[in-house]
Amino acid sequence: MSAADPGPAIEIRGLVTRIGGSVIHDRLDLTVRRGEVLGLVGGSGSGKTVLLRTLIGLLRPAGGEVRLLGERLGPDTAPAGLEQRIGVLFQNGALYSSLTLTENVALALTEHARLPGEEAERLAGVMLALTGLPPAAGGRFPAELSGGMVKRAALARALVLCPELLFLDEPTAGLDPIGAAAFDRLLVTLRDALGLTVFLVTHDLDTLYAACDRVAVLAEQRVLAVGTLEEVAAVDHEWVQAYFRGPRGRAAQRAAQP
Ligand SMILES: Nc1ncnc2c1ncn2[C@@H]1O[C@H](COP(=O)(O)OP(=O)(O)OP(=O)(O)O)[C@@H](O)[C@H]1O
Repeated sequence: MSAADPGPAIEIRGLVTRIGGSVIHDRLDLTVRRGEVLGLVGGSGSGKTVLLRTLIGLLRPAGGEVRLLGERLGPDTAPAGLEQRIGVLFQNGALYSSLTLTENVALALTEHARLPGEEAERLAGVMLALTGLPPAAGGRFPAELSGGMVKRAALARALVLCPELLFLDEPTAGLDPIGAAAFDRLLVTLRDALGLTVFLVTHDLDTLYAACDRVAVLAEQRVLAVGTLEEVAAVDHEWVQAYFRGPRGRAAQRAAQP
């Protein structure tokens, strides 16, 4: 790595994770390049969410090495300041139900950036607009909004501290196909505008085609394949072939063709 090259956004070498007595990942390697959208796919229970939770520091690895933005994750705590350089969108949005959307987004600013309330709310409004929400949505509570709007607000909160690296767990789960497609487009627009690196866990083949630069397949406790969609779809493995060459995979491929 030269002085001008900041290195990969995520570098995982020999990662071992265990939950209870079970090994979930065994000597897993993966590199996520700066500025790319990498989609992680794999069968149910293959360990996608456990990997994401390990990367954001919620689970402690049993072995191996993880570097985020060049910083080595320690056994106990994330390096100082790292948590403000990453944003996370959890599957259900994880917004506070007793706060309005604006208050939810502003909270990240008052807590982490120590902005005064009024300024934080102004900036929160800008971020909610950037994710495509109408001005009136800011004063509403999560329960008053559609799933798609809640996702957008959660994305606004994940982005409000201007992270370099964004983690998304099943961002389009629960959205109707039109809402999901709009969310995929939003993701690409924001990545281009903000220069983000995005690591997303998904089952959604349309998201892979519409939003991801590369795809990694998790199977047999490791990353079995990583590359462009075409490269990965050509891998001779039962799950890969069933996923990409099954009826849904073929439909997503057709839909993505110009
Ligand atoms: N808190 C937990 N306690 C016990 N086992 C767990 C826990 N969390 C995950 N596991 C186990 O770890 C394995 C991987 O789970 P994980 O949630 O990462 O799978 P996944 O690939 O995200 O699945 P899905 O696509 O269904 O969401 C599974 O066997 C799961 O049962």
